[in-house]
Amino acid sequence: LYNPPKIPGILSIPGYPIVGNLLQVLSNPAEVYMKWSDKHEASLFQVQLGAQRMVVVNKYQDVYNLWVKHSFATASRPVLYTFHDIVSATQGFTVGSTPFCPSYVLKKKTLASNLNKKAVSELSGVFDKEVNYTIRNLILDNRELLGPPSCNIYRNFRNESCDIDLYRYFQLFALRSSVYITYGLHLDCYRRDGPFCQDIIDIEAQIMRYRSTTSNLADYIIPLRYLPGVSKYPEYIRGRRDFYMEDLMDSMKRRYAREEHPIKTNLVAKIASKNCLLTDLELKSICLTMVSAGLDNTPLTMNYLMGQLSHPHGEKQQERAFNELMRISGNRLISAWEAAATEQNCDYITALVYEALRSFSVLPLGLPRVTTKDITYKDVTIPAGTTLVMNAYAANHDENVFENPYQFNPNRWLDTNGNLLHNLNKFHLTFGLGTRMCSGNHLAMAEMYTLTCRMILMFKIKAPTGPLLMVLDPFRNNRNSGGTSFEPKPFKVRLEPRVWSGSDTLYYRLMRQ
Ligand code: HEM
Repeated sequence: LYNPPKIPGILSIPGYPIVGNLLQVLSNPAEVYMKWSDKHEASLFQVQLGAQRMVVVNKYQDVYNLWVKHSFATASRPVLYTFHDIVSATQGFTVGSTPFCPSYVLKKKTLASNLNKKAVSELSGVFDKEVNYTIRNLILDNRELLGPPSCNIYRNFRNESCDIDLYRYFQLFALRSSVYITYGLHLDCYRRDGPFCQDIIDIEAQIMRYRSTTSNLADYIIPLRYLPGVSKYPEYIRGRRDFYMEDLMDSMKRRYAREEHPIKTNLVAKIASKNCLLTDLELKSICLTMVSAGLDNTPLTMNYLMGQLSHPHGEKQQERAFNELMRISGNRLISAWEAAATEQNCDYITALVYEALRSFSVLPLGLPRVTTKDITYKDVTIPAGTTLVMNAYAANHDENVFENPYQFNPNRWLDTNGNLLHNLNKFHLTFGLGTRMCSGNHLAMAEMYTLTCRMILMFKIKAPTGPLLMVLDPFRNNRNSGGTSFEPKPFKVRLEPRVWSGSDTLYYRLMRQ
C-alpha cells in the first residue's frame, strides 16, 4: 500500500487514501483530465493512481515542449504488471511497450528502416491488392452492391437491411496487410482463415485493454496481484496469442520449404538476409508489433472517417474529394483508382485523413512515457522515473492551436489554394511526438489514403436508413470507456454505388481479380 510522494510545485488533484485518483478516472480518463485542466486552469497536473504517480500534460504547447525539446529524457515506457509481466512473458514486449534499453534501440532501428517513407512507397503493390480485396469482399457480402453501378437497382431503395457496419472490413484489411508485409502470407480472411483472423482481432483487442493507464487495478493496487485467479485470464489470453504468433511463423517457414524459388520480400526474410544482431525474442517482438500495432488504430480511425462522411457535412466533403481526385487524374476514373495506391497526390484526401486522426484521436491518452532523467520545466523539476501522460485528445482540441476544434474541418490542413500546409507546430498529435513517435505512421497514412480514395471513388457514403448513425462525440460513443483506444459503439452507413464514366468498367475489373 505504497503512497508515492508528491512532486513539489505541480498541482496535485485531490483523491482518496490508498487509491488516490484511480476511481475518478475509470471512465473516459482523457475527458476527466481535460475537465480538471479547465477547472484548475492548469495544463500540467499530477494524479495518483494507487502506488503510481503520473504527470498529465493537456495543452498542445506543453506537450510539444516536453515531448520534443526533452525528447531523450522522455524516451522510456512504464512497465505495467498485467501487460508486461503476464501477457508479454512469452512473445516479448512490442517495440512500443519496451522500456528504453539497447534492445529497444536495435528493434526500433530495424523496424524504422523498414517502415520509413521510402520503404512504405515500395509497398504500393500491397496496398493496391489489399484495398481491392477488401472492397471486392464488401461488395460480395452485401448483395445490394452487386452489379455494375449504372444498372444498380438498389440505389434508391431505402431499407435498414442495406445499412452496413464497415468496421470488420477495415479490421481484416489491416490484419491481412500487416501479415502479408511481415510474413509474405495471404490470409483468406473471408473464408478458410475467417475464424483464425477473428481470433487474432479479438485477442489483440483484449490485450490492447491491458495497456490502459487506468483500468487494470492490479497494476496500481499491488495487494490485488496476490488475490487468487487475478492472473488467470491474462495468462489465458497470452496462450491464445502464442498460438497464432507461432502458427504464422511456422506457416511462413513451411511455405519456404515447399517452394523451389520463394520470393522473400517480406519483413522477416529481409531482416534474416541482413544478418542483423537480433535475438529470436527480438525478432518475435518485431513480428508481434507488426501484427498488433495497427490492428486497432488504423481500422478505428478509418471507421470514424466513414462515420463523419455519412453525416450531412460529409456529403459535401466527399463530393469535393471525388472532384479533386478526378481533376488530378484528368477525369479518368480508372487512372484515379490506380494512382490511389501509388502516389499520395490528392491533398484534400490527405487533409481528410489528418482531420480524422486529429478529431478522433484514437488513442486519447497516447501511450505513456517514463522520464529517464530529471527535467526542469517552467520552474519545476519532474524527477527521473515519472510516468508522463500526453492528453492527446485535449491537445488535439486545444483552441489556441486549432480554431473551432470540435468542428470536423479538413480545410484546416490546407492553404487557400487547397495545398497541404506543412507547419509541424500545428500538426496533430495522434501519432505521438519525439523519439518514440509512432514508427508505423507512414504505413498507416498510406493504407488510409488508398482506402479512403477508393471508397470515395466507388461509393457515395450516406447516412444509414435505420437509426445507427455514428454519434460524433467519441466520448459519448465509447463502448469501452476504460480502454486504451476509443472503441465506438457499432454504427452503420449506407453505400450507394457511384455512377460515373468508367464506373462499370472499374466494377468489372475489380470483381474479376
Ligand atoms: C492510425 C494508426 C496508428 C496510430 C494512431 C498510432 C499511434 C501511435 C502512438 C500514439 C504511439 C506512441 C507514440 C509516442 O509515444 O509518442 C505509437 C507507437 C508506435 N506505433 Fe503506432 N499508430 C498507428 C499505426 C501503427 C502501425 C500500422 C504500425 C505498424 C507497425 C505502428 C507501429 C508503432 C510502433 C512500432 C510504435 C512504438 C514506437 C516507439 O515506442 O518507439 N503504428 N503509435
